[in-house]
Amino acid sequence: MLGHTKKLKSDHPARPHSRLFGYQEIEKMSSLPWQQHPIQKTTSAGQLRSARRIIVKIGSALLVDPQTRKLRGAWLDSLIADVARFFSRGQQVILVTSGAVALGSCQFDGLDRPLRIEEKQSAAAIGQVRLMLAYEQRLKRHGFASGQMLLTSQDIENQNRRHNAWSTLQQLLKIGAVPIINENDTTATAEICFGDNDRLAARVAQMVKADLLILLSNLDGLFTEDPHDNPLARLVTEVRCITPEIEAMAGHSLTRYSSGGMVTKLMAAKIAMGAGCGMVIARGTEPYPLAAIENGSPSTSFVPIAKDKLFAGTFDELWPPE
Ligand SMILES: Nc1ncnc2c1ncn2[C@@H]1O[C@H](COP(=O)(O)OP(=O)(O)O)[C@@H](O)[C@H]1O
Ligand SMILES: N[C@@H](CCC(=O)OP(=O)(O)O)C(=O)O
Repeated sequence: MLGHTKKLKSDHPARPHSRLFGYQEIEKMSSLPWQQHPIQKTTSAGQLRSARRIIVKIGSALLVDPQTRKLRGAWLDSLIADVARFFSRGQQVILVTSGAVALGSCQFDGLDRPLRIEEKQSAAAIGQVRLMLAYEQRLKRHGFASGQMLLTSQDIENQNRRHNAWSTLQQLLKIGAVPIINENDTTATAEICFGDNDRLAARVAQMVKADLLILLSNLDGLFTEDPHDNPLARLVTEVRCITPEIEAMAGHSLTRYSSGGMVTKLMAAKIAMGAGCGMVIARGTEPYPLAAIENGSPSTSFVPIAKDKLFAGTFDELWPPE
């Protein structure tokens, strides 16, 4: 998030430090009260295979090598090959990508201090061009055009702007162009920005009534605590409800250009699940990250609220217009 001060791990009030949760305990705390046991386990692979419309969010750490700050081109080749394969079998994919600030920040090399807000904004402006060029070149090889959409939270909250964004998205998909979304970092100030693309991606998923939101990150999914702090932390494979116990597992990001960590990923899960959209957090560091999910690599699967139990009466009920 631009201009956002990250919370340090020690700031987190309810973080378990030594306690580890077994599968059954996690199952109990993450289940909805009305569900009957035994529950059929939801897998990320199953969610991915059955989804018709998928949002894939790509974090900065995956796209940009933290040492060289260059784009990880070969990795992006493989991601786009996965995306093209999904389209060819009738699944629609919308990309939400971070990486603009990370790619543009080398323009400020030599500064021995963190970038100021206006410097980050110009880094984003420079980096966004590089980011889109990288996607455009690769999608073209598979016969796809790409359409850039830079959105702010206001574009999603305001009904007219949301309508325009939705129409653009629909039209792009109709003509075979892959929508590529990022937050408009040059205009989104601290007060009005999402600041993290996890929530932006969830709001987009809600807006387009996506079936699945995939957050590709640098770890296998949600662990009982941040594995960087405790290597014994265990992966939570399925979440049916974001309970306080689940929330207490999440910590913030430790990497330089990423924002939010697991905290904003759980916020995204709440938005997505509440909108009837499943969510998966999976490691995206290896080549062909979407194929890996399909092939059953470790991940966390978030089970959406059944469509017939969705809360009615908000604007979301009306969106997208049929
Ligand atoms: N309970 C947890 N399980 C897994 N990761 C966690 C947890 N709590 C905090 N994290 C941190 O979240 C990071 C992933 O989020 P982030 O750095 O924002 O990546 P991205 O760029 O993919 O959004 C992990 O590298 C990890 O340090
Ligand atoms: N909009 C910013 C990304 C902010 C963000 O959410 O980053 P990340 O935590 O890596 O997904 C950019 O393009 O650099």
